[in-house]
This record gives sequence, C-alpha cells and structure tokens, in this order.
Amino acid sequence: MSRSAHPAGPRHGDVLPEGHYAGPPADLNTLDPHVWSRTVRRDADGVVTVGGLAVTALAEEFGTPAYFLDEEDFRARCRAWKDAFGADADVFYAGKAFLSRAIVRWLNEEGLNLDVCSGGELATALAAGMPAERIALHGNNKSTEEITRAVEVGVGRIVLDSFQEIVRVAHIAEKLGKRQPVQIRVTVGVEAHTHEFIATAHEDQKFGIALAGGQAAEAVRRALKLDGLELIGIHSHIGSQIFDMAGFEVSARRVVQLLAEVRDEHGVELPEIDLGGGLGIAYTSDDDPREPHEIAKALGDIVTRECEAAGLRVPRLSVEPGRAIVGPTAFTLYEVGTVKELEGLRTYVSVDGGMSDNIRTALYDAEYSVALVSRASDAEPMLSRVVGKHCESGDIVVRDAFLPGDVAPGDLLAVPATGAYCRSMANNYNHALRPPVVAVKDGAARVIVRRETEEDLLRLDVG
Ligand SMILES: Cc1ncc(COP(=O)(O)O)c(C=O)c1O
Ligand SMILES: N[C@@H](CCCC[NH3+])C(=O)O
Repeated sequence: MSRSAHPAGPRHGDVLPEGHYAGPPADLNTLDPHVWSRTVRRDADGVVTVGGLAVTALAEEFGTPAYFLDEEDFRARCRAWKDAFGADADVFYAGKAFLSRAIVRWLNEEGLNLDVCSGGELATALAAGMPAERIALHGNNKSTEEITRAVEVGVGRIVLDSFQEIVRVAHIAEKLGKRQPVQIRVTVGVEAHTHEFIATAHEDQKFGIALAGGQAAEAVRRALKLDGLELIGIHSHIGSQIFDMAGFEVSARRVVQLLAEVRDEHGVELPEIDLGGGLGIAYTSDDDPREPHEIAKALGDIVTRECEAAGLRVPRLSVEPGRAIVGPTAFTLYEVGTVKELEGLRTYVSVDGGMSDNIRTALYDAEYSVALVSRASDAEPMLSRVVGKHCESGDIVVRDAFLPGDVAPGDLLAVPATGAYCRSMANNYNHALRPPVVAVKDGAARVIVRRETEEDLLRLDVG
C-alpha cells in the first residue's frame, strides 16, 4: 500500500524495477532509523536492542511472536505533535490504531486527547482515567448504548455521521437532560492517494455526510434546531497512510467554505474544525513521511488564509493522528520456523505468527520491512517472502524482502512499524493466540497487554 506498490513482487532472476526492489540494500545489518523506533540499535555483537534490551533476551522472557513498543519513542511522538500544533489546537490520538490502559495514561501525561470509535475503546479510556471531556466519540453506526454512555459520562464531543444519528443523539441527550457538544463529519469529495479500503473522503463510501448537493448544510440546519445538541464544529477525515498534503489542504478549504455558508445562513460562527488523522509513516525506506511541524504549519496556514478570505474568526483546530504516533513505535518479533527455497522463484521464510497478528499485508497489500535481529550476518542477500503459519496462502507478512541467505530456523526476525493497526486488528484465525504488547523503556520491559492463552479461547467457547 505504500506508493511503490508492486503487486506481484520480484522473483529470482527478474529484471527488477527502479526503487524499493531495485536490489538488496548495501548492508542488510544496517537498520534504517526512518523505519525503526528511536531506541533501536544493533549492538557490537550483532544483536538488536530496544530501550537497551537485547531482542534475544526479550524473546526468551516474553516469547514470540510479540509486539515490543518503545515507550520513549511513543512519548516523543506525542510531544512532537502537541508542540507542533501548540496551545490553540488539540491533538486527539486515534485509539483505533492501538489502545490499552498504559497508552491512555501516557496520552494523559503528555496532554493529548483521545478519539474512540466504540464502546470498548470508550471503556478503556475511562478505565485508565482519561477525563471524559477530552474524549471524542466517532463511528458511522454508534449504538444507542454507546451514545447513552458517552452522553452520560460527558464526552467532549460526539462526531455525528448521519442524519439518523443527529436525531438519535439529540433524543438521548434530551432524555438525560443534557446538551451534548457535537461535530458533524462531512465528506469533502477528495480522492486521497491511498488504498481504496482506507480512503474516506470520496463520496461513494459509508462515512460522513457529503458536502456535495448541500447535504452537509442540511445536516447543520437540522442540528442547530435541536435542543439536545450543541453544534461546535465540522469534522473531515480523508483517509489513512497519506503522504501528500494536497488532500488535507482541499479538505480544509472546503470545511472553511461550509463554515462561511453556516455563518451567512444562520449568523453562527462554529468555533471548531477537525481535519482528522491519516498521516503516513515509513514502512520501508522508500516512504518519506512529513514531520508534525510541517503538517501543523501546512494546515494552520491554509485554515488561517481561508478564514481571513471569508472574514471568519479562525476556529480552534484539532487533528486525530493514530498511525503517525503509534505506528513507528513498535516492531513485531518472530522466530523463524522453516525456510523453503523454491528454485527459480523465491525463498519462503515461515515465522510463528502471520495474518493473525498483522492482517495489513493480506488486506491492503501493505509493504513492510524485515530484518534478522538475533545476529548479524555477512551472507549474500536472499530474495525472501516472510509468511505466517496460517492455513491460507495469502498469509504473507512481508511480500518481498532481502534477508541474509543463511537465515535458518531459530533465528529471530523483526518487522518494524507495526505499532498501528496490527495488535488492534489482530484476530484468532486458526485459534491463534493474540500476541502480547510489551513496553520497553530505559532497560526495563513490561507487558501492557498480555498474550492470549488457550484458556482465554476456551472460556469464550461455552460449549
Ligand atoms: C475519524 C478518524 N480519525 C482518525 C483516524 C486515524 O487515522 P490514522 O491512524 O491514519 O492517523 C481514522 C482512521 O483512519 C479515522 O477514521
Ligand atoms: N486499519 C487501517 C486504517 C483504517 C483507519 C481507520 N479509519 C490500516 O491498517 O491502515
């Protein structure tokens, strides 16, 4: 799914195209700092460490497969986003990327807000002490129970996604004697350059209310009439894993245009806009993500300029990065089980996880990097496909990668940039046990989400 998508991938003997597949990197032992989290190093003895701990020792203590999350990196990214957007804006971490109580506590400590999109995420946020007024609730089909809980606890905003929901949230709030702050999610008609399944601002999809045809203006009209709702702003999220700022700029411009129309029609200047998340990260050395300060400047400038042109007060801006904060902070550690060389094709390296801990390759054709981390090697590069252990030929973790030709059973491989949408989309296919998430910082490691056990599986299966 990165911009260098190459569906079939190269094979031994192919004339490889320019770019990612043009050939093996000069040194397979070097770890690209764009792709690995900030405390990851390869020691003099060839073993990779994170937070000062060797992956060999981590594998021994916590087992494989497992996600290792670099807490220092996570906190640094939170701070970078917070500092970049400053005191006049809010950063809502998108919990769908990965959420646990430890994450909520770190967010709280770093001063970030939280976007949740289900009752489960809301419960986790509240259980870990996130103040309700710093939580936003999303979703295209929130249940009555989810809305009721959110209104009862007093979430800072509910993002309305349909005409039915405008009425539903208003009724629930009125019944509870409350006036719920809400934003309306609009689809701005931008074709974001990303995988079709994760683009969300073109008109033909399930999220939001279209600006086109005056639908969003009608939603505003209805929301303003309802006593249970306090309409505080307009929301737009254009998709995910996006590198090009142009889509965000068009989105910002169209959202500001709607604010101007609302002012002209109703005499009301809505005080907030949210431009969503979706900023891309580096999964491979080819990816070139924007830094938070560049993003903040681009968005801030366009909103200010458009508001000045329309004679509007500049609204409070918020953003909702998920992947860009947690994605680069973790890697998945696997043990190699079998190595199968298919003459004239490629070498299949099977690891002890797969599509149950990372569905993204199968689902979006996502590209990842991989490295041998339990030792250094000077062996010749071998064009490899890293696959999982599931009964499915599409069970691919890394479609095309160069690994040292002497990779063998028992070696540890790590796939970087798996902090977002891997544990949170993990599944139990083939009754796989979902791996733990282990936070590592300053030479200490601790489990923040434990490994699933067979007892967990059997407890759900009530016979
Ligand atoms: C409404 C909303 N906000 C924020 C996000 C977070 O996106 P990302 O993790 O790509 O930053 C998403 C997911 O795409 C989303 O749907
Ligand atoms: N789950 C997707 C992104 C969807 C984001 C949520 N709207 C991914 O792994 O890239």
